Amino acid sequence: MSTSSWTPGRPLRVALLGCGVVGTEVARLLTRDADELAQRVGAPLELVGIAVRRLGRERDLDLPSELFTTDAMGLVSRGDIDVVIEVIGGIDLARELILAALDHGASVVTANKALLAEDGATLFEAAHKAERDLYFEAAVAGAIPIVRPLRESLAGDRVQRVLGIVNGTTNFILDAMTTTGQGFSEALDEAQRLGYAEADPTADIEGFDAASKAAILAGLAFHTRVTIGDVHREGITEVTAADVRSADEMGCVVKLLAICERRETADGPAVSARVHPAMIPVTHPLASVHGAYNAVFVESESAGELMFYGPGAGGAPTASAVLGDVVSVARNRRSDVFGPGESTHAQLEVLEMGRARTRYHVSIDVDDRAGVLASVASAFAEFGVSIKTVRQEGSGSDAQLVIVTHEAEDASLSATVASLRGLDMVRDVTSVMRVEGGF
Ligand SMILES: NC(=O)C1=CN([C@@H]2O[C@H](COP(=O)(O)OP(=O)(O)OC[C@H]3O[C@@H](n4cnc5c(N)ncnc54)[C@H](OP(=O)(O)O)[C@@H]3O)[C@@H](O)[C@H]2O)C=CC1
Ligand SMILES: N[C@@H](CC=O)C(=O)O
Repeated sequence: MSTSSWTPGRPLRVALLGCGVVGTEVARLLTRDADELAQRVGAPLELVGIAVRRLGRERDLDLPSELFTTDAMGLVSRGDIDVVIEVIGGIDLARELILAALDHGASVVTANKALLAEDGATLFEAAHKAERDLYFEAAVAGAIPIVRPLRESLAGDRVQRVLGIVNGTTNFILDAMTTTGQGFSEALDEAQRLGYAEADPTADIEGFDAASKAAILAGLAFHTRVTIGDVHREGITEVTAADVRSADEMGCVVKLLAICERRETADGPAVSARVHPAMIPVTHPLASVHGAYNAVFVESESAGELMFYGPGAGGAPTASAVLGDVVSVARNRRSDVFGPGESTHAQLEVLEMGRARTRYHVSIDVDDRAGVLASVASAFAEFGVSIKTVRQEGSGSDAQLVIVTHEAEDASLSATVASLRGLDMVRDVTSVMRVEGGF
């Protein structure tokens, strides 16, 4: 096997894997801004190959056809590539290609959150062994610099909590439902047309994409390994127009949140990561994140509260983050150094969802009879869930109790809901939504 070693005087050779929504913009910027990038890096970047699935596909790029190949493995294994950019997506092929690239001496830039969240450890270990970079700013929140701030700028602080809107597609849909009353499918179609959604939008609307990002954020924030399997995940497909209205009545909006927390437990520090729809007050900075925009709110011990905001999806914004990484790793290649690797000094316990603590908004259809409030209240009390406010809406067969709790453990709330469902005065628990961000 031959491995690439850069020598002064020659360009840095770049291979691009994937030329879809993101790859097209990366190729465009690499060629359009070649001179500026060369000045920033201190050496020209030469795009030597682009791996795609279909050679015949029409592409909005003015590049020689000889650059394109369907042999991605052949491209990364040439042995003379300095930087490989992986924007193919998916798990197995992307992992094989990244490992081969590192093995052949290239540094790697990837936007592949699904792979990093599933098996980042294998990639980081390979990069460490190869003494090459693995950079992935685009994998979380598109154009927003959040990986580098957590990985480097805040590495001397103790991050306590990361609260993020990290999926543009779902924010676009929830925002449309809230502000224009648009239907779910109509908003999803538009998000797909604009290039925000994943190839299979299930990853977006069922929360898998946000869960991958939550795993990456938690790993970076708390310097421990967190995989997608550790993240509690709920998507937005169950969010109804009634939930959006209830939130509005409470002065809140519904957002799909990724929440990563560090907690002190009796056994020492532990972490948790979860993704679910939640109500947040309109006064919270995350409530004003509209459309496909993302934002990540970080609470840390010394720095206090920080918010990172910007476009979280789409070709050009994501390509901006990719190119930033390309410049960094290319500079490192020139200087024959490599940047920060994985920072996991200890494996902290990852708490299960039942131990997460938050507040809840619970809507209960009840029979409007004497004693109903007392019965419902005692179900909450039985599991130690304290009620903050209760409101009755409607009457007779349309009666509904809307309860907001104080902070409680998720397991206690689940037990309360099961108990409520067993009461003869309760016709149904129609909605349970977590309430985050101060209220
Ligand atoms: N879209 C976005 O807003 C964002 C995407 N990402 C991540 O970036 C990555 C790419 O996403 P996106 O650009 O949207 O995806 P696309 O589906 O638009 O593009 C995928 C590209 O990979 C190529 N490809 C697929 N399979 C192969 C294969 N077997 N061999 C060679 N090439 C192959 C496709 O080729 P062909 O063109 O011939 O079909 C296509 O060019 C994913 O990991 C995604 O999660 C991250 C942040 C934002
Ligand atoms: N599908 C994702 C793209 C970026 O990661 C999103 O909608 O945020």
